[in-house]
Amino acid sequence: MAPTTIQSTRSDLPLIELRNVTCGYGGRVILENVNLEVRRGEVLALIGTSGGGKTTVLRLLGRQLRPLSGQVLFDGQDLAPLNLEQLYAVRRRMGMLFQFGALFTDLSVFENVAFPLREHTSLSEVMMRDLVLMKLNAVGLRGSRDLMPSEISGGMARRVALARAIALDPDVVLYDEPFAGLDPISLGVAARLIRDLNDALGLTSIIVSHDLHETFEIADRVAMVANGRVVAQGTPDELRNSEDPLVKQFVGAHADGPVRFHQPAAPVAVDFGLGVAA
Ligand SMILES: Nc1ncnc2c1ncn2[C@@H]1O[C@H](COP(=O)(O)OP(=O)(O)OP(=O)(O)O)[C@@H](O)[C@H]1O
Repeated sequence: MAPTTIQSTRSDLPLIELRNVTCGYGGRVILENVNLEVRRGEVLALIGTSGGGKTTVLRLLGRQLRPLSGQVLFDGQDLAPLNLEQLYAVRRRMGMLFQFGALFTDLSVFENVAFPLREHTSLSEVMMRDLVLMKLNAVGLRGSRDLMPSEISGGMARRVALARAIALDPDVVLYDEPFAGLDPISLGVAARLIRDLNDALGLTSIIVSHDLHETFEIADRVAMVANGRVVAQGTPDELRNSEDPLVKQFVGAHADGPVRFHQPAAPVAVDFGLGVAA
C-alpha cells in the first residue's frame, strides 16, 4: 500500500500576519515596516508604551485602517483587495472585546449575548437560546441571564462582553485592555478565563494590555510595540530576561531609560518665567 502522504494544510500558516506594514493617520506614520505573526491557537500579548501603536495593530486586523504599504493577511488572505461583503465575512471570524466591553444598557445579559446572533444569523429561537446559554455558561454567568447591565458588577460585565465576543464562534478574539478598571481578583479571573476559553474553544487570542503581570501569566508569546516598531517578540520569559534597554525599562517599569518620562517641551524656565531675560 502506498504510504499516506501528509498534505501541508493551511493550519501550517500563521492565522494572522503583518508583512512589512507601514501605516498611520493623516500622513503621520505610526508603525513602520512592522512584521508580526500570530500563530493558530496561541495567546499573543501586545504590550508597549502608551501611544506606541498597539490599538492601531488591532485596527489593521479589522481593516478599520489600511496600511500605507505592506500587507495584512488573515488566514493567508490579503485584506486589502477584499470587497465589503468579503471583509464582513472575515470580520465575522474575529471577536472583539474593546476597553470596558460596553454592553447595551437597555438589553438584558441574555439579549446582549444574543445580539450578534440575531444580527448575523437566522437561527431559530430554540437554537439561539441554547447557544447563548452555552456561551454564558462558559463565562460562568448562565444564572445571570435575566439581569440588566446595571445590576451586575464591572467584572461580570466584562465576562458578558466576552460571551458576546465569542457568540459567533470566531477564530480569533481581539482584546483591547480587557483588564482595565478591574480589581485584582476580577482581573485574575478574567485573565484565566481568556486563557481557558482560548484553549477549550480552540481560539487564537490577541491581548493588548498594560497589566504585564497578568498578561505574562497567560500569554504564549509577547510582542512589544514601541517607537513605531515591534522591538521584541518572544515568550514571556524571553522578554523578562531581555537585555534590550527598551524592553528592560518597560518590563521592569523603570522611570528612566530609552523612554523618557518628560515629553518634549520648552525649558521649565521659559514656561514658568524664571530667570528669563525680558
Ligand atoms: N484616529 C486617529 N487619528 C489620528 N491619530 C490617531 C488615531 N488613533 C490613534 N492615533 C495616534 O496614533 C498613535 C498610536 O495610537 P494607539 O491607540 O495605537 O496606541 P496604543 O499603543 O494603543 O496606546 P495606549 O496604550 O495608550 O492605548 C498615538 O500617537 C495616537 O495619538
